[in-house]
Amino acid sequence: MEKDAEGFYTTKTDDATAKPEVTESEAKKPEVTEATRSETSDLISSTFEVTVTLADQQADPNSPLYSAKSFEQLGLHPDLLKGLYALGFSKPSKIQERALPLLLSNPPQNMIGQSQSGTGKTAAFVLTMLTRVDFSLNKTQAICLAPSRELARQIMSVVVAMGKFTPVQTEYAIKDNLPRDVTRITAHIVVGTPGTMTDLLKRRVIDSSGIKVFVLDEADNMLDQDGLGDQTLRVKNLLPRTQPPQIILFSATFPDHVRTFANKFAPNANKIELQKEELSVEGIRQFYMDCRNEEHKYDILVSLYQLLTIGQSIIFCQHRHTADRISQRMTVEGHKVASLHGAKDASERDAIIDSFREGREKVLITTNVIARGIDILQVNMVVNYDLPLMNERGHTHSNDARPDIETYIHRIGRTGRFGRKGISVNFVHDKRTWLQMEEIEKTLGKRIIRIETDDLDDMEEKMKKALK
Ligand SMILES: Nc1ncnc2c1ncn2[C@@H]1O[C@H](COP(=O)(O)OP(=O)(O)OP(=O)(O)O)[C@@H](O)[C@H]1O
Repeated sequence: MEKDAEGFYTTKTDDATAKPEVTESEAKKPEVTEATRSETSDLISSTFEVTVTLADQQADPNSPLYSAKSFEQLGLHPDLLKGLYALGFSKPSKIQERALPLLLSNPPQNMIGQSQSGTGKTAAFVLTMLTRVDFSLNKTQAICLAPSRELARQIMSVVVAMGKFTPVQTEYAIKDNLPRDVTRITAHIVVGTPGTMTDLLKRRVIDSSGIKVFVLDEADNMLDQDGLGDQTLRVKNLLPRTQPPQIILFSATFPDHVRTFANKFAPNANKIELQKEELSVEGIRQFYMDCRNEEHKYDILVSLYQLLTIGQSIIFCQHRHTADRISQRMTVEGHKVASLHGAKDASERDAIIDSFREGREKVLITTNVIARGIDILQVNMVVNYDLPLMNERGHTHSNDARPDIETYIHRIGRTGRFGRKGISVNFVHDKRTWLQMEEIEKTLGKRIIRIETDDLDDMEEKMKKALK
């Protein structure tokens, strides 16, 4: 395995190199003048500005957003270049630059790709699906699985946007989205969650014979035996064996116990790996507040409300009922918050996340259901009301009260997207939670800074500095 100058470990299974077809594209490249974006708060302090300097980030060779190449050099079809430029993407990020040549080379090769949260993994696999599909065939040719309906819907929006100048047809494999008696899906690309995808493949609603690409986003979660591993394996077993599809696994985290399974699941894969100390994004400042007890946690959250609404915030709780209870209490006390978790029905979940995405609510109280993948650029604060624990993973109900480091990385990664700044705040309230946080701090090798619970000015000051 080789480590390159920019800190990625890349393992190629053979000399699969890019064949950059530099096509004369009529695609218009956006001028790189949009370098600076400002998001200004309307509450607490009108002088509080969050400045994002995308172009500068790309100029820093150590940034995961840095790339020496252009999208044209990656050999993408002109129609896809048009889609990218319409989205305002001017240059690939580091993971896109690294992964796309390997993903698009022929014969197709499997990929296990790792890159920090918010660095553009979605575009890498979406562009691969769109490149490999033959639009003249009315057959499903690429499927993509994600751990939540919210993420599946988000991925689909990227497929549709990047495929805007192609005739791509798409369909969802998520609960309550298709009529129960549907007999045939011929969409080129199907995006969904594993349960519904299994059902559609088993009933042969989707003809698996033409599937050339099989993507797992949040792959470590999708393959984890404590998570969705069994269901994902079921999907794979329903795919053709004689001509297996190209298998593409992406995540910001690949803990060792999953990596072994990932290697079996996607044999002979090209690999792009991060080192342990690079797992979390530099732009996210981490804080903690030492609360006296559970009730004090609630009081502190309420006292933070104005700060939470400067941009948008996501509050993570351990249990659904905690999310509901907090949001009900805060609503009764006159604060505008939304709550989202897996016990709500499908249409309600869609409405809640869409409304939050549009900025109608500034504070979303939730569980691990949206800890991964959700990309809402205005989110500049994440609160771990409860720290994530191993015993909440998937369907296991063990007594394992160790912190769930991967989920922590994904949770705080809901902020600080693509070079933006963000902050995370952990609530600790006793020795046990304090030790759990200490373990997170040690494992990630990043300092978690104390903020006094009775000094909101201190909090505001630190926030301003962190988001500058
Ligand atoms: N080349 C690019 N130029 C500009 N913006 C980009 C580029 N690539 C991705 N983005 C934007 O960066 C944001 C984060 O991308 P994405 O959601 O794919 O991250 P990710 O790596 O999948 O993160 P996570 O691990 O949290 O799922 C998105 O808003 C996306 O539109």
